Amino acid sequence: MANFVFSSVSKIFGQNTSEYVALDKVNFEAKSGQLIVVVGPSGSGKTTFLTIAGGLQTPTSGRVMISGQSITELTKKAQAQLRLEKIGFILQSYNLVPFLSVKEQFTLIHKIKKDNMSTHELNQLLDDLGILALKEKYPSQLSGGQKQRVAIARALYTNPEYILADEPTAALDTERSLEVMMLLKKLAHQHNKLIIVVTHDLRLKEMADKVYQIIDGKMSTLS
Ligand SMILES: Nc1ncnc2c1ncn2[C@@H]1O[C@H](COP(=O)(O)OP(=O)(O)OP(=O)(O)O)[C@@H](O)[C@H]1O
Repeated sequence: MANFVFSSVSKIFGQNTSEYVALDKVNFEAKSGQLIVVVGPSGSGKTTFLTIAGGLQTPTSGRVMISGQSITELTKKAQAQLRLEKIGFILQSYNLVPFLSVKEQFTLIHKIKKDNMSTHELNQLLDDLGILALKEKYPSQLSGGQKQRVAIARALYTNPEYILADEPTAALDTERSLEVMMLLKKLAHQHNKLIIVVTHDLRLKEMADKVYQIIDGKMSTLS
């Protein structure tokens, strides 16, 4: 059974003459154990797709099912609970809390949700991402690539079933990008996660189990 199902999902911004169709009757299905890459040029609708998939935005029409639940029919509170329990987001803005050290970014999550990685597992992950030595640093002391890797670690820390990543390698060099994609692929295959990466970087296609393309809000299968 598919874990993520989009049925004819559209998102229209604006009204009347200034209407903009950011997603146009998108149909999409994905199940756990896969690394999905969605490619498309700037402005094609990738972030809109990802944020609707995670219930951060509501579609104008159509239905989004996650784990058999129609998220559009859930209350805001139930949506937030579903996100907290099941979804890890890696967003372009990183969303790190500026006045907390790297270590404290994780402590904060632990206050909200238990059942996360152990300290040993977290240290291993930070080491794999090459940021273990940065645990006491604050976001303003980190480079873009380091912040991006902290954001990746934070998304994985809660052991979510689903990981939704918006340009997760944008601030990384080629070698690091490859390492991050390998890590995501390993998580999908060995830990049965569903990972959806949206990107304009066509090189990431090679790492995917399945590739989709979005152009002008229309989604199609590439491979
Ligand atoms: N809140 C909004 N109000 C109006 N238009 C929006 C809004 N959000 C997105 N759009 C428009 O919808 C289209 C798709 O945007 P989206 O951010 O999904 O594209 P994208 O493929 O992620 O682009 P990028 O790669 O540059 O991040 C764009 O033309 C954008 O201007």
